[in-house]
Amino acid sequence: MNEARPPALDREAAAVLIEPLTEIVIRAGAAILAVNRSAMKVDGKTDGSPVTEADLAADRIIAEGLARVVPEIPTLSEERVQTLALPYMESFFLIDPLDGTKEFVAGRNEFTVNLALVTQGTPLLGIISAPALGLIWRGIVGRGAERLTLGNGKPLVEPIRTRPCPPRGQPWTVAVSRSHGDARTEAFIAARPRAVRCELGSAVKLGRVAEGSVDIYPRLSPTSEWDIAAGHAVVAAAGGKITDSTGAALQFGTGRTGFIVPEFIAWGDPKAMES
Ligand SMILES: Nc1ncnc2c1ncn2[C@@H]1O[C@H](COP(=O)(O)O)[C@@H](OP(=O)(O)O)[C@H]1O
Ligand SMILES: [Mg+2]
Repeated sequence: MNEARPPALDREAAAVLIEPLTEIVIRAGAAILAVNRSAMKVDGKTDGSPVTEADLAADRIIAEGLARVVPEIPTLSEERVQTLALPYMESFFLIDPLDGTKEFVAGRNEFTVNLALVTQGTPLLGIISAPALGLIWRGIVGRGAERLTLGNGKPLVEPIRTRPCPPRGQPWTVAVSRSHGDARTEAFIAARPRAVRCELGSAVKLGRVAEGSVDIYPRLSPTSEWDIAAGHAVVAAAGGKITDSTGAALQFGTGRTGFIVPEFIAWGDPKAMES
């Protein structure tokens, strides 16, 4: 018997979806902002990371929204990993409903809603929303990226591009995690003197690479596929590249143990990989 396989969505299909997907992400962000952080309950997950009612509310809105807009495409969310049947070789949505939960719990504003459309193991479309900053970075690989600034009326939409990396020895700006430091990342930064460090929480770091306000974001310690899939698409759409430390491409949804990404480097300027 032939089982119906979910379709592989291409760039044109992604372009049709980007507005309704952005709307879903904006609604998820509003639900997060509606949670009273000083009164909410914070639970621990099995991996030791926190989860709150805001993570779950955002996850619910995204799941319902995707089921309405694109019911034929499978979804994988940080909060629902147990519902999976890997590998997904066609298209699927990869979601982190609240990335930077530690920042959120600590009362800081650097947390994001991340939504990626992955086709054949590579993120094709990405949306990173930072609701407390009123910013959204989004893009489709091969079609460009943009930053939306949300206000009371229509959002301000600006095209974005990564920037050329300064030559070695000149000051360069490196995004680093506010909450998760590690020795390998520090050694990478120390090997290129005159770094200006920019400490940020969540996938805001990948948004800043994509818009060209930082040069690079090395993370030579583990994260998960849902932490970086949306940013992977936005950075690539804006002219950058994400690789492992050998320069090899990353794969998503192919059944890696626990969806762990052992390391990555987000290069604003892919030419900087050669220096
Ligand atoms: N050892 C580890 N393994 C997997 N993911 C990790 C990790 N340490 C941190 N992370 C992930 O990194 C994200 C936070 O990154 P940052 O420090 O840049 O803000 C967290 O996402 P969540 O907040 O969605 O759980 C967390 O899951
Ligand atoms: Mg995360």
